[in-house]
Amino acid sequence: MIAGVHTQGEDCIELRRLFRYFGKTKAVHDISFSVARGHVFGYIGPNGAGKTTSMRILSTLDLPSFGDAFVDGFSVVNDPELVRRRLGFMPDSFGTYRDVNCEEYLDFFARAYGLVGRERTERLRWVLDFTGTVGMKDKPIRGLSKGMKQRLCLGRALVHDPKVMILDEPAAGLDPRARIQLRKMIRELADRGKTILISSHILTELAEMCDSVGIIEQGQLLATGSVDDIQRQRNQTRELIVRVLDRAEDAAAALKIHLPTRLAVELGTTADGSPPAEPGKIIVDGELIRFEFEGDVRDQAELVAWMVGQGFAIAEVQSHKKSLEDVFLQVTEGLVQ
Ligand SMILES: Nc1ncnc2c1ncn2[C@@H]1O[C@H](COP(=O)(O)OP(=O)(O)OP(=O)(O)O)[C@@H](O)[C@H]1O
Repeated sequence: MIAGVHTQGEDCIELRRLFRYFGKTKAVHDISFSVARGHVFGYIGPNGAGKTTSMRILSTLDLPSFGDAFVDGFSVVNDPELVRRRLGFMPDSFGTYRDVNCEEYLDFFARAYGLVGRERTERLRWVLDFTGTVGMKDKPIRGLSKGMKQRLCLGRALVHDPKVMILDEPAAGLDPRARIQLRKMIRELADRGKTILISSHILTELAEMCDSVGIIEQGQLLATGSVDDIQRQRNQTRELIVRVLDRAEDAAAALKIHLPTRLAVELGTTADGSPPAEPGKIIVDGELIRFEFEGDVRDQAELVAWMVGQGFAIAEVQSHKKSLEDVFLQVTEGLVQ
């Protein structure tokens, strides 16, 4: 066993009762969570929530006031050197390397990590290829677009083939195409076994690429788990939209009696373009019946079978889960900044 290794389990990132105070500011206040090997964890919070502070501690650029964090089992407090070798950090700002070209930039970091000879050449070639920057390698950094700079910055974090990657707002300022490309690269890195912690304000972006998320506000972790877990923890419902070929009002009235605990208590009717169903309402909109439903997929199947048994001709059923954005708004609601 290697001296200093704290955990041998499947968790590759662990924050354990982490605190960081700046004077009276509680930037990070008693945060604990872990990220399993090969998973992507989304760290979500508004401005000033404490994301960058936690990421800087994980990356050994700052120390906690109390508590500890572990990367691949090594403590950021006791074994920062060992942590650095296993970790690639992509900061939220690029830094001042305007006059070097892309290849020189990556080469500088490869040398800083002690890569030599053929290993360095091959690694640089792989990074340029993976990040799609081969065609840019001779270009000075000052001439690069924001998207290309972000790719290069990701390349820099990858140059020593780290097990863990910490990406601070990598999608900020990117156009939609560049965001999609970045998302693909991050998923591919996770599929290759890298453990990734990524922060963002772009919540819907994270929903698609993350295995789990943590929602942080005012230095405190308010919720953690998969988006589905958090929805369940918050006892959230889904919206069901049922299209019936006729007698929509009758179907809604029957539903109201059949499922009193699972859905609405009040019947409402809206015109076209109406907002989503509010909790506690069944909305009839032409052929569509919309309502919030607390059951799981089996309950949903039973409900559809029951409606068919009642003689209603169901043409279509859609189930809409709450988006990560909805979850975020619900979880952070009520905390004064
Ligand atoms: N070096 C510092 N000195 C004093 N206060 C700091 C320092 N670094 C961060 N803070 C404060 O700690 C709190 C958390 O900041 P942090 O940068 O971690 O938030 P964040 O979630 O990354 O925000 P953003 O999304 O805006 O980057 C803020 O109130 C910030 O002003």
